[in-house]
Amino acid sequence: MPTSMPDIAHSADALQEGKLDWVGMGNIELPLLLSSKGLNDTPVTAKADAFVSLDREDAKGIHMSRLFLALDSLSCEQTLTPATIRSVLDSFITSHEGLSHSAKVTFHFELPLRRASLLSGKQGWKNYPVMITANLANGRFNLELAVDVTYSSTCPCSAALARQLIQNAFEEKFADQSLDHASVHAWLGTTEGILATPHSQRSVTNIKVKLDEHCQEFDILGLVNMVEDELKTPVQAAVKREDEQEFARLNGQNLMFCEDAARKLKALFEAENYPDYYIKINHYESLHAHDAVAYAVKGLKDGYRV
Ligand SMILES: Nc1nc2c(ncn2[C@@H]2O[C@H](COP(=O)(O)OP(=O)(O)OP(=O)(O)O)[C@@H](O)[C@H]2O)c(=O)[nH]1
Repeated sequence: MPTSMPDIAHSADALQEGKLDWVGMGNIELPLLLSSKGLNDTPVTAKADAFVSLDREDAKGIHMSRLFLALDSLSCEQTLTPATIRSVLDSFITSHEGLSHSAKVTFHFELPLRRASLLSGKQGWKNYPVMITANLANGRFNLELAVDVTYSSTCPCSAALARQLIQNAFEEKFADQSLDHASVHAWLGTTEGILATPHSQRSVTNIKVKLDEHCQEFDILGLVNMVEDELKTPVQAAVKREDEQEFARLNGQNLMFCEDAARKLKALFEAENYPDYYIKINHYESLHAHDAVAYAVKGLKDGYRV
């Protein structure tokens, strides 16, 4: 007569009694089919973190396989949408009847998006790090979308200092001469003329937006487009020389301290009326060995903190 297997999580007493905020698994490998506005359903390779609260003080443990198998069904049978995430969290809680009142899940993945070049009409892929976090507690569903957008920032102070050097060089070159249009024009096209350029650097904004709890559809493309249109100088995918020249113009016409970038996005997100938002600006300075950093949040009492 086969004996039944011991079920420690079910039968054993807790070594030490007490509630736990979250118990579960981290870094679960999970292929998903993402559904997001403006995109074909996109296969992504995600890492998932899955948790329930342990509210019964004398319970030995949760049932991890139940969380794992609920995520496996999401991966194999459904697309990733706000509704399917909510139903996964529902199943986390119902599969832990009497043990858990709350559940949360996080999906981290890279989303490949087709990006158009500035002028040449070419296209190329760019990957965007995305994190979707959801939790369900006492019937309240919270959903958050986080994305990183990489761009170029050119320093306004450095640009002013470079312009001064160019003016000084002009004085030196053409002092006490009648100005000949052609020779000035030629001089401006030389490194002797434009003898200084401002420093610019690759920069990343980490963005988190709280989505409405009745949100039906992710719009990751819309969020990325809105941020890149506002910053004007996202790093490029396909670049021909005409694109590179336009990129140089955009950098020259959109000089940005980290404060400027943060204020631009704060104003944008205020206008978009997100329930809450978090912005971190990282300028990985080419002038310094350290970064220039700025933060902005909506400032709600129970909202994002910096
Ligand atoms: N709760 C908990 N389980 C763990 C941990 N480490 C490993 N496990 C194992 O997770 C496995 C899955 O637990 P359960 O989901 O309860 O597995 P099960 O009893 O076969 O499934 P059910 O019949 O649905 O309860 C068990 O074999 C546990 O030993 C841990 O730190 N905490």
